[in-house]
Amino acid sequence: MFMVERMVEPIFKRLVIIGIGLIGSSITRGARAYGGIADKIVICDTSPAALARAEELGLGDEYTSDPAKAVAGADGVILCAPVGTYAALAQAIAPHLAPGCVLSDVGSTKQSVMQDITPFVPANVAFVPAHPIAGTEFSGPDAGLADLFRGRWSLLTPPAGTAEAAIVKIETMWKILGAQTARMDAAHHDRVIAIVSHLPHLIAFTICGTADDLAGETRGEVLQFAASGFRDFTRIAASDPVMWRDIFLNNKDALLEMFARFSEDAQAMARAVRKGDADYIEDKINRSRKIRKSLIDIKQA
Ligand SMILES: NC(=O)c1ccc[n+]([C@@H]2O[C@H](COP(=O)([O-])OP(=O)(O)OC[C@H]3O[C@@H](n4cnc5c(N)ncnc54)[C@H](O)[C@@H]3O)[C@@H](O)[C@H]2O)c1
Ligand SMILES: O=C(O)C(=O)C[C@]1(C(=O)O)C=C[C@@H](O)C=C1
Repeated sequence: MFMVERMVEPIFKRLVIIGIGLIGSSITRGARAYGGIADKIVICDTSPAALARAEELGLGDEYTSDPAKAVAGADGVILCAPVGTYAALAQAIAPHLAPGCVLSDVGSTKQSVMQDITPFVPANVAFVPAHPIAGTEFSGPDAGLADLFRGRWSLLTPPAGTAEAAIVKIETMWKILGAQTARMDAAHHDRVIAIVSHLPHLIAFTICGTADDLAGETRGEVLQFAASGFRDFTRIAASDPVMWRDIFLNNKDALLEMFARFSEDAQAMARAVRKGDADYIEDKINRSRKIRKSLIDIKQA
């Protein structure tokens, strides 16, 4: 389905992954499994435990906690740390980026990432922001999967004027990892992802908190009687707090806009329940079932 013309030479000679968690380690695992992405992979992480574990797992060829040292001589750099770290990381690596290097990221917000990184990008370096729409609730170097991105999307938001060859390198990398790519405007990305990813996480964190706030004996019952409905929310709510804190704070406007729309619709549903408006309730649930069915159909296509 995702045919990629394999290049004789890998895309990058020296590829640096900064942040070797779920996403960073999935890229390195995929790069190893499928080939054609990098001759040498350099792993950089500020957590000594993550770095040591990455080395134990053999996820790269070189390991360092110093981002400036990591990027020296690299022709590809991908930021895979939480988005709240990107401004400081960009500032730290900028003077050490080699001419012709392609700088990318995997951050879940795109306007903030571009605002944070662009001012530091040297004129002879191309910046190609990307966001793979794939993940799990797990974090860290052990959580990565070579096929995490297979059959998923990676959304690219290159600033106007970005060299086409640099964009194609990042697109080719994602295609080798099994993803489909699309280019879009960062503001559009942030609104779309706010409704399909950020708001669902906000709701999941909130519903778990609300259930947990319930008094003593009920609290026990919540856990005792939690079947798949509540459990589905807890899977999402088990995601990394630092990553999600940064996402919420860095996609504030779009998230609050989607939350306001959601609140209106939730109020309308609550009013229908109060008034006994059976048709309204049934109609909304039917619409939701159709959405679920269309997602399953897309996955199976
Ligand atoms: N988890 C997902 O479902 C998912 C999906 C798509 C994109 N993303 C994005 O990918 C990025 C990473 O997410 P993840 O799930 O892999 O997180 P993770 O928590 O699994 O890994 C993040 C890693 O970054 C390291 N790190 C933190 N600050 C650093 C710094 N200043 N310099 C170097 N390393 C640093 C941490 O030690 C950790 O090893 C985030 O920006 C997130 O928004 C996540
Ligand atoms: O599958 C999950 O557990 C995820 O939360 C993955 C998910 C999503 O919401 O779909 C989370 C954040 C990302 O930026 C992209 C994907």
